[in-house]
Amino acid sequence: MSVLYNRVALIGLGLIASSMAHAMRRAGLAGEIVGTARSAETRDIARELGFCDRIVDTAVLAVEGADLVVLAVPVGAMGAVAAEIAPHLQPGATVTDVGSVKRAVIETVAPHLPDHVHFIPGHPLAGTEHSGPRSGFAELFDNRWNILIPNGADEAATEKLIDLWKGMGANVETMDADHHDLVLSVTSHTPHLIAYTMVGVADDLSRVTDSEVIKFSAAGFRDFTRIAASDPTMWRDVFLANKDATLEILGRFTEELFALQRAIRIGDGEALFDYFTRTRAIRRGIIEAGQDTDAPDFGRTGKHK
Ligand SMILES: NC(=O)c1ccc[n+]([C@@H]2O[C@H](COP(=O)([O-])OP(=O)(O)OC[C@H]3O[C@@H](n4cnc5c(N)ncnc54)[C@H](O)[C@@H]3O)[C@@H](O)[C@H]2O)c1
Ligand SMILES: O=C(O)C(=O)C[C@]1(C(=O)O)C=C[C@@H](O)C=C1
Repeated sequence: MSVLYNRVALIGLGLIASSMAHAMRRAGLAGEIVGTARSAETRDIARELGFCDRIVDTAVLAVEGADLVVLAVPVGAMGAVAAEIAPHLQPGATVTDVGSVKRAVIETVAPHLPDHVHFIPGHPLAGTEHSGPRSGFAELFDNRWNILIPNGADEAATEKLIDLWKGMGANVETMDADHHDLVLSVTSHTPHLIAYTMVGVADDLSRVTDSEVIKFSAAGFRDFTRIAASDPTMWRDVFLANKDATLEILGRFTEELFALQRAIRIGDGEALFDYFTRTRAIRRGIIEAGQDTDAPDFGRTGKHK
C-alpha cells in the first residue's frame, strides 16, 4: 500500500496507539509517525521501542504539520487534549479518536475543534487486557471491526480514513454514535462490568475460604479474570461516559438473571435447558461467522507481551 498521510500524530502511546504505529509501518501507510504521551516515562519507553519516527514532549508539538491526528487517550481525557491542540491543527487535517464510547467523546471534543479540520470519531473493536506502549503489536486490528462515526464529515476525508483502517488490517463499518454506544454496551461494556463483579465476588469469597476460589479456579473464571485485569482508568471512563446505555443493559441483565435464579429455585430444568440452548447457538454463530477469537490470537489472551 502507498502512503495515505504524510504525518500522523498519535496522542497517547498506549496499547491502541502503539498498535496503530506498528500496523501503519507494516503497510507503509504514513510518511512520518510522530507520537507523544503525558508522562516522560511513557515517552522514553516509546523512544526505546522505536515504533514512532519521532517522540515529542507535548501534544501541541505533535500536531504541528500533521494531516492526521489520532486521540488515543482515555475517554475522560479526550476533551482536555482537544482543547490543547485545537489552535495548532493544520487546516484540512483529519482528527479522529479511538475511544470506546462515542457520543460523550463527540460532545467533549467537537466544540473545541476549528471548522477547518475534519472530525471523524472512531473505535477499533480490538484490544487486550494489557496497556501501555509495550503492549502494542501490528496484528491487533487484523480482521477486526473498526467503527467510524462520520456524522456528516467530508466524504473524501472519510474514505481516506477508511482506507487507513483497511490498510491496518481492519474491516470498517460506519454508524451513528448513539447506536454505537448501545451496541457496545451489550457486546463489550456490560460484559466487562459483569467480569469485574464476578472476580470481585470470588475475591470476597476467597477471603472466607482461604484462597480456594483462586486456587481451584476453572477455565470460565480465568476468562473473567483476564477481562477484569483491564485498565482501571480506561474502564472507569467508559462507564461514566456511557452511563445511559450501560444502565439500560444492566437493567435487562438483572431481569434475566432473576428469571434464571427463579428457574433454579423452582427446579424449572426446561427453562434452564432452553435458555442455554439459545445462548449456545449464539456462540456457534460467532464461530461460523469466522469471528472466533480463540484462534491464534497474537496476544489477545495475554500470551504475547
Ligand atoms: N484497551 C482496549 O482494549 C481498547 C480497545 C479499543 C479502544 N480503546 C480506547 O482507546 C483509548 C486508549 O486506550 P489504550 O488501551 O491504548 O490505553 P493505554 O492505557 O494503553 O494508553 C493510554 C495513553 O493515554 C495517556 N493518558 C492517560 N491519561 C491521560 C490524560 N489525562 N491526558 C493525556 N494522556 C493521558 C497514557 O499516558 C497512555 O499513553 C481509550 O479511549 C480506550 O477507551 C481501548
Ligand atoms: O479482548 C479484550 O481484551 C477486549 O475486551 C477488547 C475490547 C472488547 O470488549 O472487545 C474492549 C474494549 C474496546 O473498546 C474494544 C475491544
